[in-house]
Amino acid sequence: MAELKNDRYLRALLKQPVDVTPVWMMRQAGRYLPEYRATRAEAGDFMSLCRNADLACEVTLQPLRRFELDAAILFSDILTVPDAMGLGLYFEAGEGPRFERPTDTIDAIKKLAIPDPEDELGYVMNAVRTIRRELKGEVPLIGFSGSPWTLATYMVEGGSSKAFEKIKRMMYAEPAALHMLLDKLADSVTLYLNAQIAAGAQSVMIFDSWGGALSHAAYREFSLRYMQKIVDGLTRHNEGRQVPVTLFTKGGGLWLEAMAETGCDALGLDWTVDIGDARRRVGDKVALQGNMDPSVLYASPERIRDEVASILASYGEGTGHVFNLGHGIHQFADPEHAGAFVKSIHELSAQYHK
Ligand SMILES: Cc1c2[nH]c(c1CCC(=O)O)Cc1[nH]c(c(CCC(=O)O)c1C)Cc1[nH]c(c(CCC(=O)O)c1C)Cc1[nH]c(c(C)c1CCC(=O)O)C2
Repeated sequence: MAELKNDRYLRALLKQPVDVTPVWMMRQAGRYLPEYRATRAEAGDFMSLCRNADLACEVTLQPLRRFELDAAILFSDILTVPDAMGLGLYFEAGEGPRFERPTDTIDAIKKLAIPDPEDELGYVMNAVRTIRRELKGEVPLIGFSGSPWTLATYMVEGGSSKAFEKIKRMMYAEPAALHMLLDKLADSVTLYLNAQIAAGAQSVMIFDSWGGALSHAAYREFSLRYMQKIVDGLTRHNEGRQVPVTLFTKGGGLWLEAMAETGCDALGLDWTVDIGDARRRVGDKVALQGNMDPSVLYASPERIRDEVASILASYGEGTGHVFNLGHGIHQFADPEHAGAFVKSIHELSAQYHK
């Protein structure tokens, strides 16, 4: 495997010195890029794009050709795991993801099998291997999964949800059923991420996009506990390097200390927290990733640069910061503005790494 040419993303996650602050963007491959829309049209639909290793590789590399990003992220989706468990994922135009067979009863949950990642999810592993080969060691490849709680919200609700009525009813009326589901998901995700690592993912991130919908106590019982189980089961070294693990709970700003206790390497932050405060709270335990509001990309390049400057200043001197957006880049973001964002981070951060 080619020697890694730019490893500042991995180094920052492990709190090793870097020359400038590394940056990548959540959902950096996606609809805001015209070349993504063209490749997706070629593939037919979103899942066909995910299942085709060459096209998934192509869209993974597209943002790297435009911007000086310090990491690539596997092009796939968190919902591939429930799909492999037999739920039948499909995308309804304009409505987001849906499942043909939601798992909203204990009987349905009991029947769920844990997918073999090299079999039912073999297309993801093929994409990882293809992307690693084509990256030629330029930057590291990030693998990812959804958190058990976040995957369970889609599985029980049957798709995207705002109020989480069904899963919250299950959580309080039938907690044993939900725990059985979350436990199966934690095992499935552990196998899935370890297979991504074996296939070549050089760091992994767990997206807990809906953890912020939980109460203070329920977050620990229904989300964090299962992310802990995954962290405990992950392969942490491969190819002679450490494989850093990042946990991202959107809306999880109140729980950073508890998240840092899991033994992960880094926490993703949304834009509701001040990154300097977050740094003081977690101390030396973990690195931080984030946290500009993606909507700032609607502003002028000058305004974007000011926002980047203030986040860098808030984090302050030294390593342990991976710059990112606090959530995915918007579909209508201007690629030129994304370019200005990435450029300003490398230009403005050198002063913090002397
Ligand atoms: C909750 C969640 C999902 N998927 C994901 C999350 C966690 C992150 C988050 O909180 O946003 C994660 C994800 N989804 C996708 C990636 C690819 C890698 C990257 O970041 O570039 C990643 C990391 C591609 C995608 N996944 C999806 C798209 C859009 C598909 C398309 O129409 O081309 C992409 C590029 C589809 C998807 N997948 C999901 C939704 C809600 C949707 C519809 C979104 C929309 O319509 O805007 C579930």
